[in-house]
Amino acid sequence: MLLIASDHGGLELKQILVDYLKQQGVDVKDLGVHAEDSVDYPDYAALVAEPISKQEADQGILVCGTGIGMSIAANKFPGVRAALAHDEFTAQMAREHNNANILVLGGRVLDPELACRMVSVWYDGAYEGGRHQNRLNKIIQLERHCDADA
Ligand SMILES: O=C(CO)[C@H](O)[C@H](O)[C@H](O)COP(=O)(O)O
Repeated sequence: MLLIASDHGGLELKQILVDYLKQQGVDVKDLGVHAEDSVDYPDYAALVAEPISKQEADQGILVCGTGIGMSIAANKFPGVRAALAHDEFTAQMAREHNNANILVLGGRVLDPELACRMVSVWYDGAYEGGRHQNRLNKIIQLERHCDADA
C-alpha cells in the first residue's frame, strides 16, 4: 500500500499521480486534501509519515507547492527518509542510494508528465544497499542520539 497526501499547493499534481498510480496497478491510498481550500502542510505530512514511522505502512508520496515544507515536516518522524526530488535522476537516487520511504514533489514546480516518470523510477527502483546501508545506519544513530538528548 502506497500512501499519498498533499496540501492545496499540491492538490492538482496529487490527483494526477493518484490516477497514474491506479493505472499502473499500484494500491494507493489517498489521504487528502480533496478540496482547494488553504490547509497547513504539516497536518498532511503527518498523515503519511506517522504510519510509516510506526511501520504500519511501507512508503508514501507527499506533494506541496515546492515540496520543501512537506520534506521538513515528514523528516521529523523517526525512521522516515523523505526525499525531495526535482527530476528523474534525483528520484532514482532517492531509491537507489537513500532508500527513501517517502518521495516528496513540488506541485508548483514540476511538469505533471515528469512527475509521473519520477514516481515510476522511485517506486519501481531498487535500493542498492552496501555502502549506502552504512550511511543509513548512521542516520539511525543520529536519531537515537537526538532521542537520548531529549
Ligand atoms: O510548504 C511549502 C513551501 O515550503 C509549500 O509549497 C506550501 O504548499 C506553500 O507554502 C503554500 O503556500 P500558500 O501561499 O499558502 O498557498
